[in-house]
Amino acid sequence: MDPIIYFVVIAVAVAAVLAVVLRPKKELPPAKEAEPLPPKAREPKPDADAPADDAKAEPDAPADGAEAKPDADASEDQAPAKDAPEAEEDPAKADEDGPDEDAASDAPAEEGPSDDAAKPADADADEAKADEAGDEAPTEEAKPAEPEKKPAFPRFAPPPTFAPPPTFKKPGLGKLTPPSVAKPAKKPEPEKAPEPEKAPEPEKAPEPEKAPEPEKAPEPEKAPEPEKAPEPEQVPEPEEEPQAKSPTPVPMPVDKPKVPTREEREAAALDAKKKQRERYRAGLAKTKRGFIAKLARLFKGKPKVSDDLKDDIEEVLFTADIGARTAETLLESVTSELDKKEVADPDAVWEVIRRKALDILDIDAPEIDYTPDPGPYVLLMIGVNGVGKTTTLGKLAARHVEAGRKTLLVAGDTFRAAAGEQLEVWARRVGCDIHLGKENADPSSVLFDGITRGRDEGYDIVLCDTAGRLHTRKELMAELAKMGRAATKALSKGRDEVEPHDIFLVLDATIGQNALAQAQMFKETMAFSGLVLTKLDGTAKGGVVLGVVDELKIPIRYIGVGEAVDDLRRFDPEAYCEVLFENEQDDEQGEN
Ligand SMILES: Nc1nc2c(ncn2[C@@H]2O[C@H](COP(=O)(O)OP(=O)(O)OP(=O)(O)O)[C@@H](O)[C@H]2O)c(=O)[nH]1
Repeated sequence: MDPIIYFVVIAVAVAAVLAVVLRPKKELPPAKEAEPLPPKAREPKPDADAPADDAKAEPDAPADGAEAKPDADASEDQAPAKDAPEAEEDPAKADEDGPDEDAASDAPAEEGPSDDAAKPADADADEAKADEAGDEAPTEEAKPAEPEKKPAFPRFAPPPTFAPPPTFKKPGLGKLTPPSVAKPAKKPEPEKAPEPEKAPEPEKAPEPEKAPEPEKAPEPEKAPEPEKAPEPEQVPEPEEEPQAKSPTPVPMPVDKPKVPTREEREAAALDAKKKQRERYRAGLAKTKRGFIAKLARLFKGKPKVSDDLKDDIEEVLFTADIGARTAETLLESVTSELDKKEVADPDAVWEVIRRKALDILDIDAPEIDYTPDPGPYVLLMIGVNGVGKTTTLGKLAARHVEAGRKTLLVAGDTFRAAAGEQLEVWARRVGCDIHLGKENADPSSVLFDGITRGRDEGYDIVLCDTAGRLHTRKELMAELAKMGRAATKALSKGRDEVEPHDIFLVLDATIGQNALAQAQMFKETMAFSGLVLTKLDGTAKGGVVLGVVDELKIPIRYIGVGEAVDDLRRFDPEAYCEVLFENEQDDEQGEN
């Protein structure tokens, strides 16, 4: 062959080969023309109806990019829009992403272009950004190449970040079920980043403002209950303490009296003396209106004492309740005074009588020792019925208790049923103990037991009551003697003989001269150590005091001037005489 022809043939052959080789590439364009397929792809996605419409509304979105999709809802709408362009891409995704997407991509896979066309797109996709892929999907025609890149992103996007489709379930994405939809939807998730814009929710922070609830803390403030502690704070008591402390200076006043010792003592003594005089004056008021008043009238207004006056004085004294002997003693004193001066001064005579009376009463009587050794101090109260023995014991008990002495009353009057109860009332009133014997028990045994108890229980004072009895009844006086022995026996048990420390004979002043008779009879049976003149407040026969003391030479320890607990007074001869012979005697009619 001609070489030229040979080369021509070869050239033709080469050209033919090239033509063959190049032919497929030139056919690709027509494949794109098959793009009308996408609409079919939409058909298989009936549920995406709404989305399809939305996709049409989003045409502008691609230009704006991912940022153009703010809301989650928008992302949902975008999903369907992407479906259209992705119809061609889905096939590739189906291969890589898995079966779930097959359902949605079946149509496009079969009708779509060849895998080759998709692959190059994947290669580009590797360099592309997931966000851009999602956003660019809708504008396929304007940017044909881009739609190929988009399919690439969905590959990467899905696995890591978009897995949580649940986020889309809310809006009804369930309807968008198609996997492809899920993919684009995932992209919006990153857009969910705007969620932080939901920051407005943080505005709900106001709820934290509800923090005021913590203000409920005030409830803890209710802790004020613990504030009940305030009660301790009411310790205003402690506040009072400071005040109480102020009284501590109380010792000050105690010291003060010590400072002005003499003056204040003298003042106090005068005050006490004044009060005592008032007591005596009240108690002897009736007596003063008796024989004393008569004597006063004899001397009042008389320039000198005449013989007739001497006769009048004698008459008054002997008719008084002072007793004949005592009346004689007083009259002798007055007469001797008048005889010395011959010219008597009535006031002087009156002073002679007063001084002599004081001499009679002021006998030697030692102070009573209430803390004898051996103790306790034991007192027996004796006398006729109703003179005031029980009452006087109660008054005495009150004085001892007030003095801080442990006092025991012994109900030795077992004869009168109410006597024990009466003494019990006094015990409760003054706050001391009482020893009661059995009813109708031997009074001597009751005294023995009572005194023994007083010794055993360490009492300071044991005051024994006895039944009243007529001084004319020998058996009763014998019983009284027996009681005295029982008391001595109880006090002496286990040690040297000790007699009762005191036995007081109680005399009712209202009986006048008979009181003296009683005292003389009792003295024959029992050696009493002291006298108590009761009811002086109710009689004008107070002069009996002079007669009793002058006859018996026994001191009067107490006088009763009333029924109250403090109406028992220590007998003070000077006070008695001072009040009885006061010059300011009125001329009232006296009583005998
Ligand atoms: N006005 C006045 N009444 C007194 C005084 N002392 C006692 N009385 C009253 O005299 C009455 C008799 O007193 P009592 O203490 O029961 O006499 P009593 O000696 O214990 O009597 P008997 O147990 O029966 O022996 C009571 O009503 C006493 O209130 C006094 O000093 N003045």
